[in-house]
Amino acid sequence: MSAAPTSPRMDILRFATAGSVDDGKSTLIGRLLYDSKSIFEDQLEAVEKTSADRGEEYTNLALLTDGLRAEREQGITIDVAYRYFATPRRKFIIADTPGHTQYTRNMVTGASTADLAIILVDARKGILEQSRRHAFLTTLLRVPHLVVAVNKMDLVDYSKDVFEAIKDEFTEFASKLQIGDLTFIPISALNGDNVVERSVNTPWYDGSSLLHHLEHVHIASDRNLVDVRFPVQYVIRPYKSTDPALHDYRGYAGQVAGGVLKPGDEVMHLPSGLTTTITQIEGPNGAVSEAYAPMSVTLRLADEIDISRGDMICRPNNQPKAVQDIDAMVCWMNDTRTLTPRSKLVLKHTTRTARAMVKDLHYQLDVNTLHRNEDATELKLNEIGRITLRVTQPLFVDDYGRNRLTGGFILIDEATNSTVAAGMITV
Ligand SMILES: Nc1nc2c(ncn2[C@@H]2O[C@H](COP(=O)(O)OP(=O)(O)OP(=O)(O)O)[C@@H](O)[C@H]2O)c(=O)[nH]1
Repeated sequence: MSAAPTSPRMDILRFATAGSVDDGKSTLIGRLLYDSKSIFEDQLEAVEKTSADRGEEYTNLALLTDGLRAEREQGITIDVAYRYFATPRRKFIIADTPGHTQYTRNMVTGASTADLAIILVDARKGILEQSRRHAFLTTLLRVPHLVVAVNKMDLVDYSKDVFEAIKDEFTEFASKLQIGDLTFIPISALNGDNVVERSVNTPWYDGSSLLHHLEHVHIASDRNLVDVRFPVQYVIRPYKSTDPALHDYRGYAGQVAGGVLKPGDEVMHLPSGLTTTITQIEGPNGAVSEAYAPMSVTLRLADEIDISRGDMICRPNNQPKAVQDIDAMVCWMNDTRTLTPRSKLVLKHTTRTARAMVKDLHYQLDVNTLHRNEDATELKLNEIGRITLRVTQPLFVDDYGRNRLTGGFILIDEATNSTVAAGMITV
């Protein structure tokens, strides 16, 4: 199956940036927006003026990012700001996760849907504990592509040796993790070296610029096109319509979470186990000949089956696991309560919501040393651990490593309605 270029996501790359405080994330994002001409004249003028007022020699591009960030953060509790820019080749969505506070929670939020993560390393400081933590979280969240951008190369005289030493140290650490695709790029976000154009200051570097890499990294095959998974979001039944043509209409709307669906395919409904055939697939602009993740479509089926929100449509010979005891790695994201055995929570998995109870906390994982603390009795804010949950009704799941959509979930505190954890299922 070759993915058609008409996919709504085919030309979109989602990426997350991670780095310690002052590694240069804001400057880098500003530079990408500026050099790809994605900022508006008035914003640029404001930034130029503020830089001049502050007596800064250069136009401080970080002001651009920080300004946007401040705007976004007003009145909202999520700390991840999303930014958009485009080049003729691709559209980009950046999840900008501030490095200073709540790093783990923010990074989990930002990276969970990312195709690629950029870890910024200050060339003068080399690999820090934070860099290792970011790399570990990237692999835990199965971000398929990782770029280590060694920034501030201008402050180390564009030294090849400095770059190579950082590359070697990181590669050694990375060998303990499962990183699919790892790229190192020496940059200066401030001066723009190797950000959009290859730099004359690094003649020893024969790779591509960061933007070129972002534009060309191959993401189409990262998606699961094998296991058909269609969690039903809405049942469309305009039975009250006076239009006789619509009287018998029944459609199942949702977002494809895996595989490829085509009219004529035999499909199975879960939990009933009944099989039927797809008669038509409707996209936003009418009938389509196939659908794959992450397209939002409406399926029409040959037989009348009792299907509701939260149900799953798959292929008869390739089904997700139906489980009520769920083993998962979770990242706890709440500062007012902790996760403890017997905690009662609401679990949201694809379009299904169920009540859940923590049966077991097996261990808490130290993200810096990868040490497992089996004596842990709770998970606090930003802590990661392996747990078993018991849910009140079966969920149709896949291993997170096989499908991030059907393998991921969130936990919600019923009293406050806030998201308290993100989880990755192991089956
Ligand atoms: N010399 C030099 N300075 C840089 C470079 N990139 C960033 N800086 C400087 O490093 C400082 C921190 O940069 P920021 O972009 O604000 O850092 P940040 O990582 O976004 O920091 P937070 O937003 O606080 O997380 C600023 O003074 C930048 O001008 C670079 O490539 N070379």
